[in-house]
Amino acid sequence: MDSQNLRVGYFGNESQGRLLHSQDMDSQNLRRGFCCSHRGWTISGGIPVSPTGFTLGTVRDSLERQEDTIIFSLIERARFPLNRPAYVAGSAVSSSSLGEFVIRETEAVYAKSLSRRIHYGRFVAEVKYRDAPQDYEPAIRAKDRNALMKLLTSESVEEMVKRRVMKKAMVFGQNVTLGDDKDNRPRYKIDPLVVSRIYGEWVIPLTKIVEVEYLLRRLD
Ligand SMILES: O=C(O)C(=O)C[C@]1(C(=O)O)C=C[C@@H](O)C=C1
Repeated sequence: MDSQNLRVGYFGNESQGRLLHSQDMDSQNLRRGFCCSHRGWTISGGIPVSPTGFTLGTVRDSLERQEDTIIFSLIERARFPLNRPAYVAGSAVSSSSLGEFVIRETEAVYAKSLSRRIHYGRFVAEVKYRDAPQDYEPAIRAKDRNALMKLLTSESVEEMVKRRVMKKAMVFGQNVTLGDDKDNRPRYKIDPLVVSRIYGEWVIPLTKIVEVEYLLRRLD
């Protein structure tokens, strides 16, 4: 998965949904991304300007809060795990314009929370750059993607995020019973491990690619 080849289908189904593509991440879009208006951030000369007091901690807090929306969206989406007929043009499910509209709009809502989280990498990258420009500038000038990737990666934070989203999926997605089931094993609306893997294999890597692509243009 490199920046030339960013194709993400919707998770857990077989639709050809296009959540994000490298073309979406050209310099224009990186600078004008829809999340630029996020909570007091403004854009000056193409660079996000943070409200005072914005730190790596507060940016991470935002990523943590966004997890709640994403996990609730995934839980909702998991109600229709494949739903293949819905994605076949002209099928009974999707043939009416209302059917198509509902499917498209519903998927867009699920995709938007993920897309927003991934593009939030721009803000994370900006804060990281400002914290240590002396570390980032040589790699930016050398256009060294690998060095940038190494600089911005924190494996311990990634592990923590994966464990946290798994736990949230358990808490938010646990089926509530009255205790008269034969076995008392908790049942989940979405497999918590799948949520953790979605983060580990898609969300975090894509966020990091956004961070790298943003940093590469930081000194333009
Ligand atoms: O928290 C950070 O430092 C980030 O850059 C965000 C994030 C993530 O996507 O969760 C990405 C890269 C790091 O390795 C750790 C976490």
